[in-house]
Amino acid sequence: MKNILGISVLNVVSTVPQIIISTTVSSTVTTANTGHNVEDRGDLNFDVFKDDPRNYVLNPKAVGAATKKVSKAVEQAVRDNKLTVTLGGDHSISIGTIHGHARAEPNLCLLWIDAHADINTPLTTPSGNIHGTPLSFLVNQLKDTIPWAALPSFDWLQPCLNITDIAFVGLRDLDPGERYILQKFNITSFSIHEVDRFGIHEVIARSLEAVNPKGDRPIHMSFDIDSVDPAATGATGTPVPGGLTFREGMFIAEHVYRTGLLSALDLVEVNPEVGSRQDKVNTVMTAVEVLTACLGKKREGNLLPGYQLP
Ligand SMILES: N/C(=N\O)NCCC[NH3+]
Ligand SMILES: [Mn+2]
Ligand SMILES: [Mn+2]
Ligand SMILES: [Mn+2]
Repeated sequence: MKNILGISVLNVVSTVPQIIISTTVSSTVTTANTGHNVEDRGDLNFDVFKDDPRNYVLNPKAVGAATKKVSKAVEQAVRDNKLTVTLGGDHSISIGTIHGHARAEPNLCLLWIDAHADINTPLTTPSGNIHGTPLSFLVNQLKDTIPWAALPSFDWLQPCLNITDIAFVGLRDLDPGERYILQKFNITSFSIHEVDRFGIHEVIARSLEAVNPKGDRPIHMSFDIDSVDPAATGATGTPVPGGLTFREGMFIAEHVYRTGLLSALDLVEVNPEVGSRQDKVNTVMTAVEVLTACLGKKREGNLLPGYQLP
């Protein structure tokens, strides 16, 4: 397992710092005695400004510049052989994290844990919010759906994923254009219906079987906190009822850690600006627990580093 690196990223759309989690994560991971040395590479600061009126998507200049910065930071961290954790901020940052990770690890596979597919194209997105479209910028088969000439702030970006590299878990709120894309390309996806039908272990096992059958590919896990039910994650921008239970979210994290192949992790859509005080406490707690489980903290308890039992 790689060492751990913490990069905390400011939310691109708002200026709400996510420092609260990165500091908590660093101290929690260390105190959880998971034997990792956590390096916090600090916040990436962005110019957040209103772009020209809507041009296919909202704020393309600000988001294009920010995700370029994220890509460079993640690429460097992965090249430094660190398990790279990026704290969002909304899911648009994954344009940068996945691009940067793929530059260093072209053979990566992707687990997208989310209530949403985030694979609208600039032509199908109802809102124009880029956090509902990141995957369309990254997938080779959707390359021609992006009006690249109209989006010069993304001229640095090359699609780096094949649709067969992706597995979705937790889906329960898709736009028609996204449903069309998932069906047309037969992309591996397990909605909450399949989680209820097969159980979370079977779902995450089938997801890994689909994208990493030989168990030889680095894993990028992009964990949108709204994949977990709003009862535990009320401080997020687009909550959707009937989500993963806290325990199912933790199971995914523990299971992926045990592959030993986790190479980069995003945790996104935690927004301390929305929800009640209790929502904020619950959401950050859920984020920290999921993150530390991804990094080796076990609900069954951890041995102190260096202890080996027969
Ligand atoms: N949390 C969100 N994506 O994962 N928000 C955007 C959804 C738009 N369909
Ligand atoms: Mn998302
Ligand atoms: Mn979401
Ligand atoms: Mn958002």
